Amino acid sequence: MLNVQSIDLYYGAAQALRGVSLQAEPGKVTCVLGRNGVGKTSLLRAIVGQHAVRAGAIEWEGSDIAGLAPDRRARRGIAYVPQGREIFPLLTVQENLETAFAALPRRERSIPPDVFNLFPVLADMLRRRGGDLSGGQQQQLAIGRAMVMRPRLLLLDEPTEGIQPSIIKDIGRAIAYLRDLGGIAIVLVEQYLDFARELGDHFAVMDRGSVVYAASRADLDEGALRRALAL
Ligand SMILES: Nc1ncnc2c1ncn2[C@@H]1O[C@H](COP(=O)(O)OP(=O)(O)OP(=O)(O)O)[C@@H](O)[C@H]1O
Repeated sequence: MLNVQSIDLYYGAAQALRGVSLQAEPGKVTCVLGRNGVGKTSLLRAIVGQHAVRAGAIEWEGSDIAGLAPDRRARRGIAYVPQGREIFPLLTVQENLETAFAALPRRERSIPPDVFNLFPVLADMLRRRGGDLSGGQQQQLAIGRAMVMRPRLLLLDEPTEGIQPSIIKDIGRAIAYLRDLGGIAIVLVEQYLDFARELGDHFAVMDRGSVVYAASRADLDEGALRRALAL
């Protein structure tokens, strides 16, 4: 269980997160919605440890990880698929996947077969350079690389951004598969509302650094959600 409690994050004097709280539980997808620049990426960066929080707590599996370095968080099963994918362009697909080994004990350093079951194109392109893949293929590679870590918390930042519809479907299927495994808590940052609505169990809408609307699927008020997004 992830329990982000009332975190504040600053870039210099500019406050990007204001008392943000968010939960994510295994087997469920928590969607974070909101326009550009409202703090969604900052929230993920705080959870993975790429930027320190100035106040609040980030509890993961019962302990506060807010003071841990990013590599220590990765070793605790937290994987991040960043916006823009951050594939290594000069490394092959296989080498890109293997970069995730750094977070694993030696005996667990293998690529799980479900990476290739979900994204067969990666198996066909193992020796190609990451930079030669299309945007959609790179997104699949970024998700595959996160899966190599056998995460228990998976954070995805706008995985549909700039991706063609057929690959968006594959990515949606992959997220649903990972959710249904039951052991992974997923946080999905998304601008594409229909995609989020299909996958989400919980929803949080952000505006100017704060969560302005939160609901579970069962008590989601579509009108309130859309109003919050239009703020
Ligand atoms: N490295 C940084 N230095 C200074 N300000 C930053 C930095 N990164 C983000 N910001 C600012 O913090 C605010 C939140 O940005 P953030 O990227 O978290 O938003 P976002 O909701 O993820 O938007 P997008 O979808 O465009 O990435 C914005 O005002 C942004 O300009």
